[in-house]
Amino acid sequence: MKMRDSISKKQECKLFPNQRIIGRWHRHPYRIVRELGYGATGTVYLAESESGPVALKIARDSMSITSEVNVMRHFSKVQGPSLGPCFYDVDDYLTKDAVFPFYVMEYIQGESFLPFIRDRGAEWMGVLVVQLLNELYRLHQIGWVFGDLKPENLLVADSPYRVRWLDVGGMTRHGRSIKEYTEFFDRGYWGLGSRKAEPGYDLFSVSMLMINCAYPARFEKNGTPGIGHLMGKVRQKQLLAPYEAVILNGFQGKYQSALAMRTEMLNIIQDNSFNRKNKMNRAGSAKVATNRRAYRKNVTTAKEKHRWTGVYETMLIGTFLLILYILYLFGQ
Ligand SMILES: Nc1ncnc2c1ncn2[C@@H]1O[C@H](COP(=O)(O)OP(=O)(O)OP(=O)(O)O)[C@@H](O)[C@H]1O
Repeated sequence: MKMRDSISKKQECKLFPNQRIIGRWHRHPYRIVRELGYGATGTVYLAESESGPVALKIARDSMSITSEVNVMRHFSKVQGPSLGPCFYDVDDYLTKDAVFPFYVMEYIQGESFLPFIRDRGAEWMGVLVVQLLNELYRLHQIGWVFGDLKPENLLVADSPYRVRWLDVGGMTRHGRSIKEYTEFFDRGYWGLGSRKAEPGYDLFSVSMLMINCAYPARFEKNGTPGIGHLMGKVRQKQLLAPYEAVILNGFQGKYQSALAMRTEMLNIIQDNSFNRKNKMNRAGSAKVATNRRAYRKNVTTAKEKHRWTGVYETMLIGTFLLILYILYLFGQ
């Protein structure tokens, strides 16, 4: 089992832009474009293959990526289109002094999860979590648990916006001990459950994922683990207010499945947008009423003005006629 909060890793095989590497066994050539990131097991590069861009992960030792390769192969066979990257190739890269195993997968072009929500608006959190729960449900149905669910392992791909997951290293079969986890998202760390792989483990992490959207810098346990501390944090953030009940149920393992959590999230999103629409309609009606009042006032003022103008005109004509009459009398 690996705990994933603090990764300090010496890069054992550094590849450079434009470097060409050829697999020792399958002889597929790849041209390195740039580094995408690195984790505990290896470094991931964007590379150009014979059939387009790919993500190439090169490892320190074969053991570390064997399990990732096995999981990716498994999902390529059983799952059809999934949130994870498709698996393409596994091979060794031979240098003068060493052999580095690597594997090649679909390059997922997208934005990081937290910055996406920060830049596009809070309502995206609900939408992306609903998508994620849908895919988690499919994963759980075939007997697997994601395990190391966190924003770093998610990307939001473009047109249409769709959440995808990256790191399959934490995927664990139901009933086993979670393979990899990150403290903040781990119910064991918060004293709220075991590290046994079951759907509830991932759903707890989904609740923490929402909290992470409101607390991008995360926070620590503060000595007293427990639901009170976490829910206190939830109540301090406006972003989380509509989802408070769902987050709590996720913590307490109340959902039978990811689908049940998804349904509740969807209801909240729909209610929220309905309320927002109503509010907008109410604001619209208030505006219409204000306009009507202003219109009436204008009409009344105009009428008053008109009346006074009439009186003034009558008096003027009357005076004029009177002067004419006096002149006539003088003439006589
Ligand atoms: N298929 C992919 N498409 C696009 N980017 C990717 C892909 N796979 C990984 N990345 C990028 O590379 C980074 C590192 O990936 P990696 O899987 O090594 O991360 P990790 O989960 O921290 O690693 P590890 O499992 O080795 O500890 C990711 O955070 C992501 O930005």
